[in-house]
Amino acid sequence: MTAFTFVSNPFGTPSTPTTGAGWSPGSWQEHPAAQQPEWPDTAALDSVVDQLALLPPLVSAAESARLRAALGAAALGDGFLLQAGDCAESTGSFHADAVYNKVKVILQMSTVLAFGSGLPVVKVGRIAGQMAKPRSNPFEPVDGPSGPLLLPSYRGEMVNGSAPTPEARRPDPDRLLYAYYRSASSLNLLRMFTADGFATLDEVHAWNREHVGAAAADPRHVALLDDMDHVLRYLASRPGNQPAAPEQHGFDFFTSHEALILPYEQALTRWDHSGSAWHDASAHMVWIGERTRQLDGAHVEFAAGIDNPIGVKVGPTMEPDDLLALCHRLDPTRDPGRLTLITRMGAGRIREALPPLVRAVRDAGYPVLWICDPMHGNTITGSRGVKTRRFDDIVDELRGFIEVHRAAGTHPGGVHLELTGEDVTECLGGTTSEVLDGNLSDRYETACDPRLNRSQALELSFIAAELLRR
Ligand SMILES: O=C[C@H](O)[C@H](O)COP(=O)(O)O
Ligand SMILES: C=C(OP(=O)(O)O)C(=O)O
Ligand SMILES: [Mn+2]
Repeated sequence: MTAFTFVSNPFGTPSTPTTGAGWSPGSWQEHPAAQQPEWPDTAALDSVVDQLALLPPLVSAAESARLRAALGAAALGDGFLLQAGDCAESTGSFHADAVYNKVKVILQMSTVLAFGSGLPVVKVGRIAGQMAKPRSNPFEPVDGPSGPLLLPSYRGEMVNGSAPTPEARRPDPDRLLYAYYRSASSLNLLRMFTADGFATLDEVHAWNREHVGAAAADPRHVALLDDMDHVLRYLASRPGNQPAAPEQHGFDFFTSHEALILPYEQALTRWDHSGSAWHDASAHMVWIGERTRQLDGAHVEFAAGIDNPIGVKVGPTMEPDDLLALCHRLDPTRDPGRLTLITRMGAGRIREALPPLVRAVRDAGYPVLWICDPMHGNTITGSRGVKTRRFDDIVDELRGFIEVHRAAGTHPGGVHLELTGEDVTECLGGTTSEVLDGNLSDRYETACDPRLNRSQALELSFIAAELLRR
């Protein structure tokens, strides 16, 4: 990749760098960068990056700092993170209804989780920027217009198109601009939803009642909602109390995505004068994926210098020493809220793979927030060759995660889910409306990995609430 210049931005640049010797928003270019597209036209890429660097930030450093404080409380045991959304945002995800339904289901889940855990739930979407995908293989077989073809893999709307043609699969730097504007439009809608009030707690509660009112709902989930009824009535009965919630008058809903395409993240990294730090203004929180977390790699170098809350995916091949080295690199001052470890082991492995990592981090004193991604270690191939996940495996990994943390005396601090507010058929199972292998093709709409549908997502929140309550 050719080097490009970091263009100064409307917020100005610092007179002296403060983020460690040699760090700059472009210093990642001196490190090997995994999973980057082979942009065919690097001059066009440079030009797009220059344009992006002059565009307004999408989120402010103060907002990211507010999220970092909330995650800090969660890391110390006083909060629970619900991070959720599409695997890959694509056309359908940008529609107003899709954004609305996603926020709605996340809010519904958060009230159930808050009640179960007795903790404030921090809501973070995989939204308004989640448009770049690392892939297991650079090429994938597809059904082309005249038979099977081997084409470069689809890498998300920020990079190339999903259509089964060589033209669509060619990385196009203009897509970085497209991703920016798409993010801005989703974010604008999110800000509308969250500023003026989306729903009262009573309304969210009524939506949850609709869900458990459906046939086959678990009686324990009905009982949990009955308990919530009592609490809400009690709260409403107290003098001066409204049966409302922050949801009525505005609430915090933060954005996040995998910081994969580094020219994009670099162009949106701005100097924050008030905090005297570099801030990646592409999202409140960004994370480093399982395939790009090499200690000396470009993604870790980039994340080390920005002051956003950072997530790192932790899969089954992670060794305790390597994890400690990552903690030291990304959170050298041991600041709660800075680092979230998102474990994704697989249901069959979590009970063996997670304990040594948790013990090592605990004993070394890093105040990380541990959250469970029960999706990415549980992907299987359905009978018609599509990727799917079993609801029961997802539940089992979450249960294992909580067990491991209980045994270690650490806080099981959140979940990271791929879900949608639509009634898709991408993951198998669930009891309120079970998806069977033969139904997977009914509404299989994901652009990358299989997501929980609305009903499966809600059901999972009830199960999690119950597990956390014990
Ligand atoms: O979302 C995560 C990854 O991009 C995805 O799981 C990779 O999928 P693949 O194995 O089909 O490339
Ligand atoms: C790519 C993803 O996950 P992982 O890096 O854990 O495989 C993802 O979260 O979509
Ligand atoms: Mn995914």
